[in-house]
Amino acid sequence: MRLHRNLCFAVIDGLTLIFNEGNYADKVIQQLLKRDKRWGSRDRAFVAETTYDIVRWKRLYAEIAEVKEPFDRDNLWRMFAVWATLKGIKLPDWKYFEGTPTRKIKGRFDELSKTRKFRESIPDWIDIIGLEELGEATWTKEIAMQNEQADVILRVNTLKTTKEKLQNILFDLNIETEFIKGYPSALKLTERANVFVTDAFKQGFFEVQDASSQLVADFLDVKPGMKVVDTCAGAGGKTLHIAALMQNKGQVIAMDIYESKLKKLKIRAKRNGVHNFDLRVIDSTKPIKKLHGKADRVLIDAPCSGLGVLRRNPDAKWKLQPEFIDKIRVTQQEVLQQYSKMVKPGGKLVYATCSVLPSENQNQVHKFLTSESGKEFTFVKDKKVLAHESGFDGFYMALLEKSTK
Ligand SMILES: C[S@@+](CC[C@H](N)C(=O)[O-])C[C@H]1O[C@@H](n2cnc3c(N)ncnc32)[C@H](O)[C@@H]1O
Repeated sequence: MRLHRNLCFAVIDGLTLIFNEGNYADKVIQQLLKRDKRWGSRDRAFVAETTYDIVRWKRLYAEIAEVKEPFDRDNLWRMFAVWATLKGIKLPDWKYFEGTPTRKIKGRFDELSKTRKFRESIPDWIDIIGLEELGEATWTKEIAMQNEQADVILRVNTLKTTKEKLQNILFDLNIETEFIKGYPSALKLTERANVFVTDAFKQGFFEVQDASSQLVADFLDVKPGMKVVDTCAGAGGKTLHIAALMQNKGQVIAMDIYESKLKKLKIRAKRNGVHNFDLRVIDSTKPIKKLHGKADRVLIDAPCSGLGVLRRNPDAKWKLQPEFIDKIRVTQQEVLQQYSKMVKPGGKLVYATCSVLPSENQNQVHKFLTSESGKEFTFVKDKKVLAHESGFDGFYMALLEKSTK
């Protein structure tokens, strides 16, 4: 591979914004990709993937390059040189790479790779929490997988098309996909491609949604005609799936504390041809109380650490703080306690997270079930999805049923 100066500059600019200004990697990359209209798909892929790679391996590369935060541009070029060297890319004779100690880089890499927190490039506290909660063997495999690049998975919108038809449409655009056994609405891209520019996307034939995330709506066991409340709907990834499973019949009430997210949901619902939904901002306890005992199904896709989806959000490793996880565990129990009240007798509740930590998952469900408001519920089943076992995002989902009295 030959390095192109303007693309490498874009990467360094992006890293400055992500590491030093605290900007979100996905937003920064979106902006970077708009920089030069002449860039082809390979150029764009280089900028996006290299930036993500260096974000993902920040701690390891900084250790190897012997640089410390806040990084100046020279530091970032040194980290870039580490990335290129470890990838086996020949460094051009630019001034930024003068005196790069290629052999030393490889030696430091081998040495640091003996220690998990350096090898997997994670803060000490994440390594400690993962070890405590999952145990040595599982954590070692899981965090390694969380550092792999995630596949692009589509969820076919069955309100508008079928998996087979969409596969053919994409094939004609040179986008090859395959079915995934056990995931009825999923298509996996065999090679990364920008699917958002296709007409098929604009017409709402699919959404990009990881395979594990697609399991949640199925778990909720919805039927056409039901009243379903999606309590932490965000921009509606799962709301849209639920609506499709309900064949647009019945009602899905999508709630969130942020109106801005629900506005995005509205746009996506229009594209998806979803009509059976209502949006409610949770700005007091009122919208919840109004629905007490009314819903056939309630989904709590709870806010969480996101420690199951680091493949997609590698900068979360650096943004996340232990205090945030402590806080979010409290919120998780609160939403379980409060939102479960919306389930009607005989109805069902799913609690889900995109975390792999038992303290955010089964422990929360156990705590709820042994509390006063949990007494009316029985545990039906749960699913602990680890990325290294499934090949997809880390997720948790539990199905509970409310007694008929
Ligand atoms: C895991 S995300 C939801 C993702 C979304 N369900 C999807 O499938 O795209 C969790 C959501 O919970 C929302 N949230 C945080 N605290 C909340 C609360 N107390 N009540 C309701 N929603 C909350 C966040 O704004 C965020 O959108």
